[in-house]
Parts: sequence; structure tokens; C-alpha cells
Amino acid sequence: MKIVDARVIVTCPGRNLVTLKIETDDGIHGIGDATLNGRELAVVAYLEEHVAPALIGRDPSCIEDIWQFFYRGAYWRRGPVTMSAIGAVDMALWDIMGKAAGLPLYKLLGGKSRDRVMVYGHATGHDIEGCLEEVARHVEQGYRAVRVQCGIPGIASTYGVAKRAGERYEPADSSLPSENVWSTSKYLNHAPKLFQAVRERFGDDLHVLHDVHHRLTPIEAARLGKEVEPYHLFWLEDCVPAENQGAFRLIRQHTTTPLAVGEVFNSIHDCRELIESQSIDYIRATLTHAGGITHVRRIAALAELYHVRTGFHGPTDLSPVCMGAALHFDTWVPNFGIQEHMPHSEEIEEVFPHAYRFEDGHFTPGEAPGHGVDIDEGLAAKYPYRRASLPVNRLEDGTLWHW
Ligand SMILES: O=C(O)[C@H](O)[C@@H](O)[C@H](O)[C@H](O)CO
Ligand SMILES: [Mg+2]
Repeated sequence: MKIVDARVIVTCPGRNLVTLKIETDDGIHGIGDATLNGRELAVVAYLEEHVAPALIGRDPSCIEDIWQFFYRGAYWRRGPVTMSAIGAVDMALWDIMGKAAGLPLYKLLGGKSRDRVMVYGHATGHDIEGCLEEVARHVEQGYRAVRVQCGIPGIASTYGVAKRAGERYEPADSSLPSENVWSTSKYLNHAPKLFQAVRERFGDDLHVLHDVHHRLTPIEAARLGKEVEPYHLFWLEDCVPAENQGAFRLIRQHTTTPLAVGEVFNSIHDCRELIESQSIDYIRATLTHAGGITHVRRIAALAELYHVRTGFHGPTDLSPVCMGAALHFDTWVPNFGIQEHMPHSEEIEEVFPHAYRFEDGHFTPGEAPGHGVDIDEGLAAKYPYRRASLPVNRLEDGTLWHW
């Protein structure tokens, strides 16, 4: 089998999504997700100019060699653009090999380690009451795990909260970055009240998660982790920016609240120290942004040695292609923890027909060969690209902060 075509499809059914489609001479094709939210066309250019031409004529079964070719061969290693491009190639090749073998991807990886994949949904509200209503809606839908994000009194808008009640939360909300305001002290005073209210209303069984979105310093994160211990969160996510992996040691010394990190990581080197020092509990690096299945399974294998489990990133800025592939990975990987799930819009679901299914708070990847997700190119073409940027964040005095 040889690769005869590789092309990039950009579509915007409500949000931009980038797909790489690889075709072979025996008629099998595979697709990979290359979406890098707010920087989509950088990956498109990388794929079209440097990757697609070099794929033609290669044997798609040489997944490892092709991975090494684009990683080592670029000379300029790592980084989100390079690793998302490699991730898309890798996902598409595993898809092709699954189809060639007539096997769903999870069987190719080593088979089922579990019957179904627990996911967490997103409950957001402008105030605690609004947030509790959203948690209730998720519980009614069957979710066993819910991430809770709430507006902060005295701050006009914050991460994870939809602009208007009832609207979907979509972070890339304007053509050029919109500006949010942040106050660490207001947040730290308010956040524990949210978890207390959730526990009072929903009891002990619900898994409760929370995303700090990189905004604290290590000692502030330590305070938060400690203060919320009575509400036994499933995890506290991205409590500090993680370029300095050593910073997590300090947080760890102070709290038993489980820590998750890694959605912006793109390589094993971004989390090696975090994992080896046992400073975290869940690793969130996922297939699209961290070099595909071939690389993320190395991360998962390292993590397993240190009791760190997976908790893949899964917002709407990852397409159903990544979701499908991730669900196969989750079904196989021995040290699975949880999978994030933010439902895609109906338009997106139509552009990407898929075999995975939600039932009772869990997903199953389906039995279709490969990762089980395809793209309707005709429909995709009806939604042209529109530039969208992620917001920036400023402290109340105007200082640019982490968003
Ligand atoms: O935990 C999450 O789901 C994330 O933090 C996302 O919501 C990011 O903000 C988004 O992926 C940025 O593009
Ligand atoms: Mg996050």
C-alpha cells in the first residue's frame, strides 16, 4: 500500500476545525485532527508546505518511521504547530491501518482494558445557583463527573463561563483577542464556596472537577488545594502555568487535592519531571497536540510507572476526529483516568459522522474499523474559515496575565 494523496480540509461549522485526509492506492483513506485553536492556519501551512508532499509514495504501515521522519527530520523539534501536524498524520495512519486490518483502533492498540469510558461534562454559571442548575442538568443526562466553573463576584467575565446564560461556552470568541479581567484574591475567596455548595446539593458520589486555567502562583495554588480538601475534588486542573515543572513540587507538599495538567503540552519532555517527581495525578496531553497515538502512548507508559493516569483534553476545539481516536485510546490504555467531553454542535456532528456513542455518563468508541470518524467533505466546504482568537487576560490594574 502506498500513500497517493494528502490534503488539508479546513471547515468552520460554528468553529474552525482542521482535518488531514490521507489516501492510499488501494482506496483506503484515513483522517487526522490538526486543529490548534486560534492558530489553525499555522498548522495548515506546515502540513501543506512541509508534510503532505513528503508523504506521497510512503507505505502507510510504517507509522513509527513516518513519525520519526517528521519529528527528527524537521530538525526543529517539538512545539504545538509541529506536533499538531505530526499528530494529524499519525492519527490518519492508525486509521488507515485499522481499516486495512478490519479492526477498530482499540484492538490494534492491544484490546479493551474496560467496557466504557467515563467522561466529565462542563457545568458553568454566572453565579453559584446558575452553576448548580447546570450540574443538575448534567446529572440528569447521566454524567458521573462534572467540571464546575463559576462567575466571580466583582469580575465582569471569566474563563469557562458563557457570555450569556444558556449560551454555549466557546473560548475563541472574537476575530482578534477579547480582553478579560482577573483578580486572584476575588477568585480564591469565592472558589471554595462553589465546591461547598456542589457537595451540599449533590452529595459525595458525584466526581467534581475544576479548571484554574493557569492563573495562580504555586503558593496560591497550594492554598486553594488545601482549602478545598474537604470537598474532595476529582482534580484541580492547570492551577499554575507549567513551563516550570518544578513548581508543582511546592504545591504537592501542601495538599492532597489531586492535580491535573498538560492540555498545552506537546511532548513527553513537557511532563517528564512532573511525572517522575510524582507531582501530578493526571496527565492531559492529548493526541492532536502531542504528536498522535505514537507519542502519547509513550507518555502514558511513563505515567503508568508513577501512578499517573490519563485525563485527555477534549474541548470543542478538538474535532470529533480527535475525540474518536481518543476514545479508542481510552478504551485500551491501562492507566486511564477520565476523558473530557464538551459536546460538539449539531452542525459539527453532521460534518463528522462517527461511530462513538454516549450513554449513561460514558462513551464507547464503536466497532467500526480504524478510529470510526469520517468527514463529509461536501458539507465541510459549506463552512468557510473565519478567523477566531482566544482571549487575553489582564489584572485589574491592566497587567497582562495568564488566560
Ligand atoms: O480544560 C479545557 O477544556 C480547556 O482549558 C479548554 O477549554 C481550553 O481553554 C481551550 O482548549 C483553549 O483552546
Ligand atoms: Mg483546561
